[in-house]
Amino acid sequence: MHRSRDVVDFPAWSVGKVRFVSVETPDLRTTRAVRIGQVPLGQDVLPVVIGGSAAAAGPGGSPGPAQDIRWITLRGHRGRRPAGEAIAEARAGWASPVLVEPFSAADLPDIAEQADGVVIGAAWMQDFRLVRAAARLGIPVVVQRGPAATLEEWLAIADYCVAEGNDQVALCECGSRTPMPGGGTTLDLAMAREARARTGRPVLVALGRDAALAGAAIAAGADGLMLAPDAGRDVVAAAREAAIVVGAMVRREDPATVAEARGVIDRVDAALATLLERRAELAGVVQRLKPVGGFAGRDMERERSLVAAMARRAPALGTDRLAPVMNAVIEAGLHLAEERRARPDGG
Ligand SMILES: C=C(O[C@@H]1C=C(C(=O)O)C=C[C@H]1O)C(=O)O
Repeated sequence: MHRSRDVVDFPAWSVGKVRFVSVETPDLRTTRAVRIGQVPLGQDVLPVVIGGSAAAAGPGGSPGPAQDIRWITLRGHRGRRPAGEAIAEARAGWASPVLVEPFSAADLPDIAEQADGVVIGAAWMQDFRLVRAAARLGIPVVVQRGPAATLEEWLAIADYCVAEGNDQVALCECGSRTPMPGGGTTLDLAMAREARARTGRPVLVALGRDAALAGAAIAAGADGLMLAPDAGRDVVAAAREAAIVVGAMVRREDPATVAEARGVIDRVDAALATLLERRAELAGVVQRLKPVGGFAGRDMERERSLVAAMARRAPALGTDRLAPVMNAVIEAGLHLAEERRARPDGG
């Protein structure tokens, strides 16, 4: 159950009666989580990263910290290469799940035997016979939205799968018809969000070879980011980082075990580290610009007022608990600035 935390009344000591509105997304939980192999989609966990070339994996082809699932498309083979061969190649040295997009129904038996899920490619979305046959495999189905499909048309494809007795359906927004330079797409994040809210199914967002909108997709509530099968290591890493850092800001996770709670804490710490590093840099800029910088130019009134402002967003911690934390943060920044100033190259 959600705890209602998105709107918090200021305690009485606050200035005025302003309301603090959180950026957290209030509807994180999907009701129909789907499992691709061992990897859950749409549960109260970190959004998954799907795709990227084998080169983006860790040593020995193991899933590095970056990818959770690989996927391949058989579309380019146009039925000339046996599906089983292509899937076996994708699986070689890869322990994690593999999703496969068929070129045609002829690929389906091999997919059923060797893959962890089947992708209905955007271009094939309204091939109802392929959709039905894919759903009948009994493995999870990822339904990509066709570039001109409306929300209703897209969701109808999920219903076709259910009608074939397969409820393990995830949706994937792939963008509309205008391609973007660099391989990105004109993503309809509003549609992705609505699809998720309406169906309770996990929704992935396809980014191609450009992770620029990864954070936006996560903020819109995506359960996973789907990259081009050949997306490089940097794109995979950028998608993973957005999932962690933006996810920590906007996802209201509700962990049930020590391991889950520690996982969420690790992601919040990743976001904190990113912000602390940026803060230290900015504090360093102020030291260089002030007439008297460093510890000698310390401004306790400014420090008190920034702690008070922070306490409005951290009412449970409050001023008294935040003050020593921020004192340590500020002093770390001042030490760094003084150390850099002392170096012959000025840092
Ligand atoms: C950055 C400044 O210098 C010092 C460091 C501060 C900080 O890290 O926020 C705040 C006040 C000063 O003691 C500043 O004056 O704004």
